[in-house]
Amino acid sequence: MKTPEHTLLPGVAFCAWNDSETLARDLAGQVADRLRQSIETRGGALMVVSGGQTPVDFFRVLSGQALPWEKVTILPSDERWVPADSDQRNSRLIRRNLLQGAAASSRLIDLVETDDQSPEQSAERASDRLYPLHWPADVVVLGMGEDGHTASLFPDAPELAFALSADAPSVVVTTPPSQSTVRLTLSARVLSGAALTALLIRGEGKRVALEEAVSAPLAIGPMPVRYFFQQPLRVVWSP
Ligand SMILES: O=C1O[C@H](COP(=O)(O)O)[C@@H](O)[C@H](O)[C@H]1O
Repeated sequence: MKTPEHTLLPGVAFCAWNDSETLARDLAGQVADRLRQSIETRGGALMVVSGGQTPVDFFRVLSGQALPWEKVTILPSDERWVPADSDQRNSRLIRRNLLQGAAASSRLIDLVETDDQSPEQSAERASDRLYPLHWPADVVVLGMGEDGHTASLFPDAPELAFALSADAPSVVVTTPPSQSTVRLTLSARVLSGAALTALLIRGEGKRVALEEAVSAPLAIGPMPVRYFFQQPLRVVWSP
């Protein structure tokens, strides 16, 4: 560990690691413990994980954890509206890095299905698939961009206020002008309240962005990640 864990804001803990591998081992251990507890108490576990490049080491370590993976349901926090075989698909990254070995027996629910005709149809159908799941999720592992977006809750998305509202469906289409593709995102409502919520970030740029986010935690719009500072959150960082 590089720094002892300390509190950034009430309920928001921060821990910096020397390297991504050590961070991944620690976080994977905590996540696996939480999933195990849920499986023991209610027979299954629900985990939401971010896409992007940051969680790859974490996914590989987590996939090696001894768990009854067939009882674990996994959801991407968000998705890009791109063809199923595109490298930009978060679900593809999760399949390739997390659903490996024993973890291949877990169930991954895609936000986009091949016969969906539009992002809006994907969001509606995915919301229906998510409805019968056991909410809140047991574990949510979020990522963050240097602009303060998390999942596909982008500062410039016209749909941001709706996606953050209590009335939002489980899955919302977002169209941030800053991005090259239309996005689908779990709404803040369904990303909230997990027994363990972690924010996994790497690199100096994201550390600076985190400092900025923490400096004005109530102004959510300019940095949507701030929404998750209102609940217990464990922020983990490595270079
Ligand atoms: O667009 C996205 O960005 C964030 C961060 O991605 P990273 O590649 O910088 O780790 C990610 O958490 C989100 O799921 C993804 O769709």
